[in-house]
Amino acid sequence: MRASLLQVAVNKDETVGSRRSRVAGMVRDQAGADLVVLPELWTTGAFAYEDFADEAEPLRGPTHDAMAAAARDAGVWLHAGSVPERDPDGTLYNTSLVFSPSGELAAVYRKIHRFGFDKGEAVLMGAGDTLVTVRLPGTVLGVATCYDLRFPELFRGLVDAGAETLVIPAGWPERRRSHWTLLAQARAVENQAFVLACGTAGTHAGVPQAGHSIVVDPWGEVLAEAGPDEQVLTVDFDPTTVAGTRDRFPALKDRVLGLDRPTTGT
Ligand SMILES: NC(=O)CCC(=O)C(=O)O
Repeated sequence: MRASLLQVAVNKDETVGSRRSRVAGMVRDQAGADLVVLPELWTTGAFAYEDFADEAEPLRGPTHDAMAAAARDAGVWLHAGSVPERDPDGTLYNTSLVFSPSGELAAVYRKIHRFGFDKGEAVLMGAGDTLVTVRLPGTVLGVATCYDLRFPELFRGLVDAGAETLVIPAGWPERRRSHWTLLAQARAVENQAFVLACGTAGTHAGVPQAGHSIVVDPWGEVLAEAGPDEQVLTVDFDPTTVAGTRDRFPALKDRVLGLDRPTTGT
């Protein structure tokens, strides 16, 4: 399986409309890949909180339409990263869209763990509450978004639902790049799954982005890693090695579920 991660630069000097057209062209250039992955909130920038409300779109808004057409033209599965979505009830969500090679919307994932603690995304957006997997020919994707990477229980849920390839669009900042790499490898090793983690480049809202999109195999080995700038990271991987790894080193079968709370010492 060939995957291309498009590590898009998100800078303030480019309008959302221009970036949308440019990224659609980048997706079209990936004809021949099986799967193309975009980052989190690449229209606005994940930290451009002040733009979320103005740039929010309905689910089937301009980014949906542009990415559906690009996926169809390229004939690829497209994880189009996420957009600020405005639900008909007015609530904003950080919503990922996955398209089939015919341009059909195959899956929608609203980010469950919102970043910012008591500000930013955490207060401006609603939280999703549903795990999402997507069956592709040859593998099952489990999808998560950026800050979700810090919550291993979410990924265990995806594995329990059949996920073999974990796809994580992000807008991860440079100052926590070491966490990004470490957590991507940890999620791959503990879940014996491929991890495809696609970040942004550039600087928006004064936050330099880490770039360094990364693909990790089920043994935790880094198959490919981008640099800091805009880049297309293309990797060939064999999803059947997930089953082989899980058979040869069956740690997932040794899980002990439903542990009691710890007792306190006397
Ligand atoms: N957009 C995000 O979710 C940022 C996450 C982040 O910066 C971190 O977990 O650190």
